[in-house]
Amino acid sequence: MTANAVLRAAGLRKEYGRGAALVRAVDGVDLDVAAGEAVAIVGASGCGKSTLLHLLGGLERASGGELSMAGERFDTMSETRLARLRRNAIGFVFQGFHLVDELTAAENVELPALLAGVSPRAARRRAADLLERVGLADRSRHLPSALSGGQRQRVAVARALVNRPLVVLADEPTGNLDSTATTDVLRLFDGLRRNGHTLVIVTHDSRIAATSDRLITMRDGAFVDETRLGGGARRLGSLAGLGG
Ligand SMILES: Nc1ncnc2c1ncn2[C@@H]1O[C@H](COP(=O)(O)OP(=O)(O)OP(=O)(O)O)[C@@H](O)[C@H]1O
Repeated sequence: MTANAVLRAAGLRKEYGRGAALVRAVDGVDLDVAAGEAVAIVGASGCGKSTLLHLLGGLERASGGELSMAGERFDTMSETRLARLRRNAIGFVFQGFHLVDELTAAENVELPALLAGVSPRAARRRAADLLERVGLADRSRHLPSALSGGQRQRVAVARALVNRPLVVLADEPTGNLDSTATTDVLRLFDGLRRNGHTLVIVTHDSRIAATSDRLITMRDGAFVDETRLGGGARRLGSLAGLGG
């Protein structure tokens, strides 16, 4: 048990289907994520990574086990409260970016802040700061279609941070990117880690270990291996000292 756990799962399960078609997508996961910790979860396709992340982010309800964020249990939480938690306390980054095509980079970043009740002026300021932080100050008026894949993902990371979430959850954040863009996005996550953000990143790309304090391997819905990296990026020279 971690005293200052932001996220805590115990015996967490998610099943789909029934009878012969039953799939145990997440099968008894125990996980404590401490404030400021970066956890990477790796595993082969279909091992349950996305399902686990959806449970941790309150996008899907668990079939069993316990899950809480900052001490608040998900299973007894109303849909309204869960929706507010998703909006205010969790930042999501997806493989496919999920940006709004009709909005500029800055507007995409501002949107979740506006939805959370932040004033337009403050939302604009936060978006400008974040786009600068991800190295895209000069692209803030561009539509997503005018940005590269790596730039789109950096906008998505800025958007995930705009409501100052307790935790950022990323699902295959480099899955759609070429190797240069992957390196850029990994640097960005490493910078977030070193700035004390709490991160859970699922991927089948073990290079994500470079952005992590702890690497967990998942197989058939369960955790099968766990390695403490003690600041992965400091061990992997190519990413050290980058991002911020
Ligand atoms: N909505 C669903 N209905 C039925 N089965 C599902 C559903 N979502 C996921 N599954 C099954 O649950 C298992 C875990 O899927 P999940 O998408 O979590 O794996 P993953 O590790 O994220 O895979 P990938 O790396 O390919 O994205 C798979 O066997 C999948 O077919």
